[in-house]
Amino acid sequence: METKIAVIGAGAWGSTLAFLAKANGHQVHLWSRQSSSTLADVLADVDIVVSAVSMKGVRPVVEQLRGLSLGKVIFVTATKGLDPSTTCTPSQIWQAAFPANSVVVLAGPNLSKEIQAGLPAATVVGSNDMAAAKLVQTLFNSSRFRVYTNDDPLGVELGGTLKNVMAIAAGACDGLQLGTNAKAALVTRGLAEIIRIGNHWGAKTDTFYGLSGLGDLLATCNSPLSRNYQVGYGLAKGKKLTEILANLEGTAEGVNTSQVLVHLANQQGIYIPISAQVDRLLKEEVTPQAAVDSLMLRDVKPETHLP
Ligand SMILES: NC(=O)C1=CN([C@@H]2O[C@H](COP(=O)(O)OP(=O)(O)OC[C@H]3O[C@@H](n4cnc5c(N)ncnc54)[C@H](OP(=O)(O)O)[C@@H]3O)[C@@H](O)[C@H]2O)C=CC1
Ligand SMILES: O=C(CO)COP(=O)(O)O
Repeated sequence: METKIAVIGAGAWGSTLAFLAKANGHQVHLWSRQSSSTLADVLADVDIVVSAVSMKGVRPVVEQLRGLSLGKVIFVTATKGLDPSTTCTPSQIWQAAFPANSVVVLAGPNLSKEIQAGLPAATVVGSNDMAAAKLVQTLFNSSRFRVYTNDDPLGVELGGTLKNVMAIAAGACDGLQLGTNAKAALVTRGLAEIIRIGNHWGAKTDTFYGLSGLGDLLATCNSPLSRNYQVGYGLAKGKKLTEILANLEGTAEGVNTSQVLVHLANQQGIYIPISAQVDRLLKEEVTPQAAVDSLMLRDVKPETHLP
């Protein structure tokens, strides 16, 4: 059955999601700020609203939609970030603005260029409303894009968001040519750090071992296609952050996420040694090699995701 879908944000990810839904036979309208039609016109008659704007676009878009009567529309959020002013996740912002509507989080190891090239990928749709998650699963699932459901939307969203910080660290690790052992240690302890944060904020451990956690961590920590990885790599090669961002194709959400995360973790007493070094590196408070030394020279401890 054809479903009417609006995709907000015609960047790399919004365009890819629109392409996948269209290929499944749905009626898709892709909207961006450059579109000639208004957001109100585009959303007049749709069943599903997919938001694929970068974090800085979420609040402005939500504000534009707030006054509209959208009926029983399901919101799907694909943004991976944390709001600097409120520290909320994108789905929390959508749910607070539209408390009567279902919100579904979509996240996974989904480098858009690979998907656009027709390579197979898998993702997760997480929601407190399993019927909504199952519907969204059918809209996007295909022979090239396998979609799983999950009942822990916060865990799905935090996996995709927090791995961006680790991808910056991984890019720096490769830029410094620290080798495969170091990268494996970084990714493994990075996952422990993500689980520690996620558990503190109410997400399930299991979710982080899935596609939106470990899966996306592996993809972005190992691929030069990841913009976050490119940021870390460039810093390790001695480039300035401003120069890297000016030449970057699209958004590296980990830059903003690490700031919000460090602020929250300091307030709440969450131990985040890797993210803290990434944040210091981004602020040019530490060199890449000094960040590695700080991590290696910490007090020894048992292997657990607990502090
Ligand atoms: N690319 C990828 O492989 C994947 C990306 N993601 C996530 O999806 C999100 C978008 O990423 P991506 O598409 O790559 O980023 P891009 O930089 O390619 O696109 C960003 C999009 O956000 C929109 N936007 C930014 N600010 C505003 C605003 N104030 N109002 C309205 N729209 C705004 C831009 O609109 P405009 O064009 O008008 O500037 C553009 O459509 C990020 O959170 C990213 O982490 C998730 C999975 C995969
Ligand atoms: O989230 C992504 C893949 O799942 C895209 O990663 P980057 O934003 O680092 O390019």
